[in-house]
Amino acid sequence: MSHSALPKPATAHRSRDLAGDIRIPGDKSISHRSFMFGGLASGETRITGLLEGEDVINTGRAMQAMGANIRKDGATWIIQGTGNGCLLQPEAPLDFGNAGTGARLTMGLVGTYDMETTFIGDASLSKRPMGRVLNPLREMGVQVKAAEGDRLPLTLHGPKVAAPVIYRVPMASAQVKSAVLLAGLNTPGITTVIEPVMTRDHTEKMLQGFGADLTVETDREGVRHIRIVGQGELKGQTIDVPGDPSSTAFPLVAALLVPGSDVTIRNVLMNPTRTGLILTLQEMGANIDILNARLAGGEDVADLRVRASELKGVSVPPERAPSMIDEYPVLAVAAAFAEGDTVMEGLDELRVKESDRLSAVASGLKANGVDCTEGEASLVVRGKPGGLGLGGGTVETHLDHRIAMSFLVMGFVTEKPVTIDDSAMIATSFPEFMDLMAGLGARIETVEKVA
Ligand SMILES: O=C(O)C1=C[C@@H](OP(=O)(O)O)[C@@H](O)[C@H](O)C1
Ligand SMILES: C=C(OP(=O)(O)O)C(=O)O
Repeated sequence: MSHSALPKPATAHRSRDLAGDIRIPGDKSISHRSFMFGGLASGETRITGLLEGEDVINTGRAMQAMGANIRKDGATWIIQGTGNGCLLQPEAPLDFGNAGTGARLTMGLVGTYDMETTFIGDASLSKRPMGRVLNPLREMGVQVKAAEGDRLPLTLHGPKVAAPVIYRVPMASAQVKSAVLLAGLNTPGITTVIEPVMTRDHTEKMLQGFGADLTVETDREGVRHIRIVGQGELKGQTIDVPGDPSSTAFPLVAALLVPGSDVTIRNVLMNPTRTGLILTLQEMGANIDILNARLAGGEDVADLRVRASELKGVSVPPERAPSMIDEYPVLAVAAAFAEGDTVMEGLDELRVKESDRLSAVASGLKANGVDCTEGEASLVVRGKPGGLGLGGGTVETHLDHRIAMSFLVMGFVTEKPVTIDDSAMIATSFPEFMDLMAGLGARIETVEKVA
């Protein structure tokens, strides 16, 4: 679904004593993959805890358009998949709305099929680079008809028989890694992805769970070699999606910053490829207790008790970026209230997200009186504990849900309120955000614009 609704501005006000015990909706990365792999596997897949955000729902619609049967019974999503290699040509363009993950992974999934598939998305997705996925697909024999600069809208047509490749991922991107592995599912022989910098490993783990012949070997330099044998059978699975650590970041940072807060967040995915923010906040002095750490469905999961804390600035090592890539906007907000400077480096990938997040964050901070410096791939934030004098600005969100939520969190702490120009995109990843934050005691108001 591409977003055509009118913008919905929102204003966050200084709040006190956030308190409560909450459960975060399902992880977005795992939810996309649950719909994709369930839709492709033979037999039945049952999913609980799925994130019902717009991004994931669009992936479900795409899988339906290619032959998967998807329905919901109570809280359980039930999928009858097509069987590996048996996706059908969709009758209409597949609309991925705002979702890079949905679009790029599906390009891998269907690109090698001898059929035409057209991909479209909203204004944000249509600006994002797709060449990073199209280039390896071209090597496998896929024909691409794309708008200027390998952007959406684009159409893929696979060869009669795709050629396996050995592909070294040139940037730290789980989406690129995943697209090539998924293309390998419909390719005879062994497709190899070489991953010099480890990124989230949900595709590898989940494909193994669905029965794919996939192996991972880490060489002496720490480089991962992921091999998948194509054209094997995938079998339907039962999946319980854990809570999203990227969504958790918003109530977590809010609880750290709003004086007197004490919030418990349940069932959070603690896969080490996703926990860079928690580590960084702990280094800044955050009071986060990791409780009831356990394994659920092959993933590390825990409950987090978060109490208001006085933070100090730190240097975040660039090699940590992949494990907290979507959390930099809200980390920058935390840094705005820390004692001293916080230095963030290795942020090149932030420029190609739903917005240019590096510039959107720096502009939003400056609009609210925070002293910061934006480099080509870095950000330095000079914090002001207590937030006195800060706020009062309006932030341009550029169709980016994480910019929207990050600056609402900021407004719970600043002396003057913070307004965002549009809160509509929050529904792509965290539809419950407003109600959940209000339930903790945060003060937000939204304004519906009338046409
Ligand atoms: O594979 C995934 O599910 C994702 C990978 C990351 O993107 P990149 O692969 O572009 O880093 C991340 O930013 C995105 O939110 C989800
Ligand atoms: C980058 C993100 O998602 P995507 O790439 O799927 O649009 C995100 O959710 O922050």
